[in-house]
Order: sequence, then C-alpha cells, then structure tokens
Amino acid sequence: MTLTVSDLTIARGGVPVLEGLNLTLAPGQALVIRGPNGIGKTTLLRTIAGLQPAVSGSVQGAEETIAYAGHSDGLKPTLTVTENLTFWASVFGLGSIQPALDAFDLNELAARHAGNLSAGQKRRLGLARLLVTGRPIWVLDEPTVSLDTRAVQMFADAVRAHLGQGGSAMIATHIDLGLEAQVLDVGPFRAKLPALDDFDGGFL
Ligand SMILES: Nc1ncnc2c1ncn2[C@@H]1O[C@H](COP(=O)(O)OP(=O)(O)OP(=O)(O)O)[C@@H](O)[C@H]1O
Repeated sequence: MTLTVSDLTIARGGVPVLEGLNLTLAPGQALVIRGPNGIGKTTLLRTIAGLQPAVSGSVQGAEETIAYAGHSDGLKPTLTVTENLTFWASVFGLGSIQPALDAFDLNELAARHAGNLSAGQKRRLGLARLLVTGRPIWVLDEPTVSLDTRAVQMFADAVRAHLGQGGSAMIATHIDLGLEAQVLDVGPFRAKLPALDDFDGGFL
C-alpha cells in the first residue's frame, strides 16, 4: 500500500503551518521528518493519520492502513502489559502478542500494570502495540522519547523488520536512528499568516 500525499496544506489552531506538500511512501520505505520545535511535524503526522482535517490537498492510501503512535502513549494503566497488548490485538483481530513482547524486551514486565512502569518501559509498551495492529504504515511522532540507547536500537530493529516485511514508516525524530530513509526537512514557515484582525476561533 503506497501512501500518496498531494498538494497538502495543513493548519493548527487555524494557523497554516505547511503548504503544498507532496510525497509518496511506498512499501519498504521509511521517511524521517526533521525540523525545529513548533514547525509542524506533529500537525503533519496527525493530518496524515486522519486525526485532523487538512486545509486542502489529499492523503491517499491512509484509510485503515495506518498505525499512529503520538506523544501520548494511550496505555491502559490498570491493565498489565500482557492485557494491554491482548486488548489491542483483539481490537485489530490479530492473534499472538509474543512477537511484540520479544521485540521490545517486555517478557519480564508482562505481569506488571502499565501504570506502574517507568517512562521508558511505558514507551516500549506503546511501541510494541504497533506490532499487534498488523497495519502496514507506521506514523510515529518522536517515538524514542524516554528510550535508552538499547531500547532505541530495539525500536530501530523493529522498524527495519517492518520495512523488510513490506511495511513502511514515517517518523518525526530529532535523533539519527541509523535507518536507510528519505528525509523530509520541514523548513521555516512556508505559509502566510492570517491578517492580524482576522478572528480565529481555533485559538480559543
Ligand atoms: N492546539 C493547538 N492550538 C493552536 N496552535 C497549536 C496547537 N498545538 C500546536 N500549535 C502550534 O502549531 C504549530 C505546530 O505545532 P506542532 O506540534 O505540529 O510542531 P512540531 O514540529 O511537532 O513541534 P515539536 O518538535 O515541538 O513537537 C506550533 O507553532 C504550535 O505552537
């Protein structure tokens, strides 16, 4: 499944942050999105994942194919690691959670409640969830936050394996993951700010 982004203009809080973006992401490909804080990386990923509407342009190939992992880990704190993964596997209709436990070294934590894990352990669990979605396009917003060096390596290995199986990944990150990837440098503001006297309810 190839993701095609055509002439995409996006906004946050009513303010355009990026305009006229074109890109494709084919099976087996990774795209790393870089850029300074506040430039619009999260807005772009949320728009591509269908979590917010585009101002104009289109995203094709996204429906039902994207697994999104954003800043919030979305874990259920009162469920154990195993229960969290089993829940998501059942939502997505997949069977074994063992590959996800193995890939992110979660076996020893399997019976622990997610709410009692450390920040890095929670992040590993959040990323392990990607493996039980069975979805081919991973859209990931700063996935390595809180991960130690070893866990970053685990994550990079999981992405490589995913690409090797015909998946693809779009990753906003500030670190070098050592992946063979296209790079999208989101440059300084490329859209026009609205006139100052334009009232914008999006800021309220
Ligand atoms: N809920 C919101 N309402 C209004 N403006 C917002 C909102 N969330 C973010 N913004 C603004 O939209 C712009 C783009 O934010 P975005 O989160 O996409 O940036 P980013 O590149 O992902 O930043 P970072 O690297 O800090 O995560 C920023 O100027 C930000 O202040």
